[in-house]
Amino acid sequence: MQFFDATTLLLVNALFNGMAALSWALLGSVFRVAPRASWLLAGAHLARLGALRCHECRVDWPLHAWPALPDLFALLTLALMCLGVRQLLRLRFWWTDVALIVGAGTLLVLALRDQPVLLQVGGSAAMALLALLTWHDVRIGARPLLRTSLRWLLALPYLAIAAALAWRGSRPFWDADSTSISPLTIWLWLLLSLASAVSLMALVLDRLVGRISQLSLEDPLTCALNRRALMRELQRLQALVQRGHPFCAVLLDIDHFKSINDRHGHAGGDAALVHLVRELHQELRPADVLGRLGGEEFCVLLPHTQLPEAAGIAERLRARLENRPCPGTIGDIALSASFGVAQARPGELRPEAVLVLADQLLYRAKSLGRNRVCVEGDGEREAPGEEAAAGGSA
Ligand SMILES: Nc1nc2c(ncn2[C@@H]2O[C@H](COP(=O)(O)OP(=O)(O)OP(=O)(O)O)[C@@H](O)[C@H]2O)c(=O)[nH]1
Repeated sequence: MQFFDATTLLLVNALFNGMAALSWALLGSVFRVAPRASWLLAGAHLARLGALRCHECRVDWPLHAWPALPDLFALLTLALMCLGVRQLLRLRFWWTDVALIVGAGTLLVLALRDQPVLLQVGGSAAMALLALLTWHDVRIGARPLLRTSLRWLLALPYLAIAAALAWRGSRPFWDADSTSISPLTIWLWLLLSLASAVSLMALVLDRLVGRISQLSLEDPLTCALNRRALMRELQRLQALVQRGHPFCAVLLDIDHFKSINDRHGHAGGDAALVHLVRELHQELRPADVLGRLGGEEFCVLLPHTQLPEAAGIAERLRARLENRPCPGTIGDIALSASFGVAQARPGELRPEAVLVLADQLLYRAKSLGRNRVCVEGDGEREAPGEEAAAGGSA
């Protein structure tokens, strides 16, 4: 049974690729979704149109190179698709490996243009390599949160394209009529194009979902974790305390922040908050968690940390803030903060109990003169007087 003749199928294929190119172009230019990736993928579908057109009108091409043109367009299609996927997945934008394969493939295809059988073998090999690269990129680049099985599923169409190209390249060895294109073959390519388009759309959706969930957990000004995300981390760490992994909470509040706003304006205050988060991150370990509780109050969660060590870290943070003023438009903005440090207890049912304790210690640090660290059970730590930072401005 035969569904449609080859010409009709080529037309359907061309229509599909034209629509796909238009969709990616709209996505990139109007909706600004992954614009660079979208343009590369729109280019890939346009190049595919070129490859199809060449099959259709071989007799019309006056160029000497016409036998090689379908393969050259197909090479371009796969190269643009590979680069588009890399861009979409925000992988390090390597293009040298793709350029090398395309360069070598182009030379091979042009050199073999008068030998259809060898042309088919060489062109297919270069294209299969590009499809394999894309398969590899999707597998390693898709969001780590995605289940492994889902990542494999999204990468599968590229493996299937590589397999189909290997089949095409091997045909001359076992099929006397290897250069002919049957409707079945065109069906196969149409299905593979559809499968890769679905996979690409799923990757775009995944990228959007990833961005939205990141925004829902992030403080928009400082990019530190927001209160909700911080509470989630707190719960996770409290669960680990029961299994013998201690953690400490450090609460800090900028001193006299109101006067920073008064003197440097709201924009100056905002810049000071961003500066504080940047400075704290420089001092913290990758596993430490920094979040903004609200206003000028922040919290650091220190996993696998006992109280004396946490007190030392808080003191380092305090000194760093004091010694590194924030550059402002009307002069440096001197910053200091008061700290409360407490350790989570095993068996505590309310994860926020450690925050309540740290908050009391922070309040104590404020009442003792600010710009100092107060540690649970230990009284406050020595710190320079607040005069250096009082007024918040140099
Ligand atoms: N620029 C800016 N200011 C903020 C933001 N959130 C809260 N504030 C301001 O921070 C100030 C906090 O002032 P207070 O609570 O009196 O605390 P303080 O002046 O730091 O005094 P102490 O904490 O007692 O040292 C208020 O004026 C708020 O308007 C913000 O996101 N940006």
